[in-house]
Amino acid sequence: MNTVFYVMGVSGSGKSTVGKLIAESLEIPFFDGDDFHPKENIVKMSNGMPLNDEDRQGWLLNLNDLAINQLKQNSCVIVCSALKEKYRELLSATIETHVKWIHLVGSYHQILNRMNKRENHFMSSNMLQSQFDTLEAPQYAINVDINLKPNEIIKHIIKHI
Ligand SMILES: Nc1ncnc2c1ncn2[C@@H]1O[C@H](COP(=O)(O)OP(=O)(O)O)[C@@H](O)[C@H]1O
Ligand SMILES: O=C(O)[C@H](O)[C@@H](O)[C@H](O)[C@H](O)COP(=O)(O)O
Repeated sequence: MNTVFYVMGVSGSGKSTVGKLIAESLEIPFFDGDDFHPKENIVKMSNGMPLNDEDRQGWLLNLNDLAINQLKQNSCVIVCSALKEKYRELLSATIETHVKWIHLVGSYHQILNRMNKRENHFMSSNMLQSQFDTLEAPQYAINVDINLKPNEIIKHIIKHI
């Protein structure tokens, strides 16, 4: 059965890094949700302002469309923060049985440290607290400890999907 693997978590938790490796390992397409934000969202985040529900709505609907279209052909990996339950409902609308959630879990300090080392990224670490404040941990997900090395994370995920 074709599956959409949504790799979720707060900014800087390792979604892009891990998502690409899962896609490589399963030999399926990879999509970075950040590439689908409208320009206004990127400008807003670049100016240090967190997105609200309204800002995220159209973006989440577009990712849901992407997932639906991809599923017609293949499985795929889509990276998206997917912080709230209602966002995950939008992302999985009409394809619920084809969706698997992979949640990258780490502490504020660990992620802050990684974000401060990351260069050339529009998302400043000042917004990390709002990402944690917004996060509603999913009930059904493969939870991954981001303290593991990327190759260990992939092994854990492959074992559990
Ligand atoms: N498991 C890991 N161990 C060590 N560093 C990591 C790990 N996963 C990601 N990183 C690093 O942490 C930073 C944030 O990762 P990134 O994939 O950009 O996160 P996100 O896409 O969630 O914002 C990057 O500099 C990345 O190289
Ligand atoms: O819902 C949100 O608030 C955004 O999606 C936000 O999470 C942002 O797009 C990324 O987190 C920034 O990019 P990184 O996740 O790569 O830091």
